[in-house]
Amino acid sequence: MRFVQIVVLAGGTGGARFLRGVRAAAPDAEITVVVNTGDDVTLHGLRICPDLDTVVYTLGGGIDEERGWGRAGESWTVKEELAAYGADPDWFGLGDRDLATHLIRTRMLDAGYPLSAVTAALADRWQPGVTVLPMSDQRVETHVVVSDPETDRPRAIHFQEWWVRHRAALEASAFVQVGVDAARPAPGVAEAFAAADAVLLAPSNPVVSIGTILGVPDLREALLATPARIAGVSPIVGGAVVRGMADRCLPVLGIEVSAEGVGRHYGARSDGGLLDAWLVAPEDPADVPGVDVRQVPLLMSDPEATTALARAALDACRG
Ligand SMILES: O=c1nc2n(C[C@H](O)[C@H](O)[C@H](O)CO)c3cc(O)ccc3cc-2c(=O)[nH]1
Repeated sequence: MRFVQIVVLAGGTGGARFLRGVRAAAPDAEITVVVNTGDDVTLHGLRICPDLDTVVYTLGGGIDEERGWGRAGESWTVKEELAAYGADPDWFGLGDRDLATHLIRTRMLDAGYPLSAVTAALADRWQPGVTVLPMSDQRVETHVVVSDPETDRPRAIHFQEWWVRHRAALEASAFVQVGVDAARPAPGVAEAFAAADAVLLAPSNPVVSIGTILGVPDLREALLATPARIAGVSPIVGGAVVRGMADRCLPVLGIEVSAEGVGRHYGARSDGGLLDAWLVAPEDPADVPGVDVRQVPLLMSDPEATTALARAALDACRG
């Protein structure tokens, strides 16, 4: 069976790299990616959508491969000039090339275009080879409840401040998706699930990436109504996160930092959960009741390994 319509749920770097594999594994398929926008933030008056940009830059060949975010061949003149003015925040780096993306996005949003239309316009330059949809056109921002070191009282800070400024080192007690109650799936999201013959959960952060997407009202229901099988890829390999800081997020929701823990958190579709199949690394045997657990190499160490992983995930959607 050849897949015609594939939908992938993804966050930033890990999701974007996985998508390269999906594109290579199914070159003739129509691939739609539903991207987390809970990391989005407004800084220096500009709307920044890190995960959308990471997906588009990665698939369009513009990403800085080493950092996994922002543009290759970047320069930092504006950042240095902002620092010379003492402009806050000084902990978030916007490169000169990257700034053009945020300027265009902000101008289009201010002119009244929805984020989905802005994203399509930006993607037009990069030709990522997949349809890139934000999870929602409504603004949703993840905030993290931490204990204020000065007052010892709980305080919510923007996810980016927690992640980038504090490197997720401040103990978190909760994640709050500000605005999510008023959000709806972006145009095309429910339609993509309905038309899909394979749905994949990328090895992205289960809490602040995949979890945030699934928190959009009606989105989870639309996903579960898909006629396709749903296969997830564990972001945990050898009992540890491959990239990022999911190990700082999972315990906040009481999820064990293991392939089994994340698989059980997503749960079996036959039992009201999400998964028909769950891909774990050979070194991470996992018992997830009601789910077809498959052990395959998960490290996306080169294009061949990444394509093989995507192929295994698609195979798992064949049943
Ligand atoms: O660690 C950092 N991550 C930066 N990121 C990455 C990003 O904020 C996070 O890694 C994700 O939101 C988590 O997925 C950026 C992403 C962009 O699209 C644009 C600018 C930045 C800037 C930084 C930064 O200064 N430091």
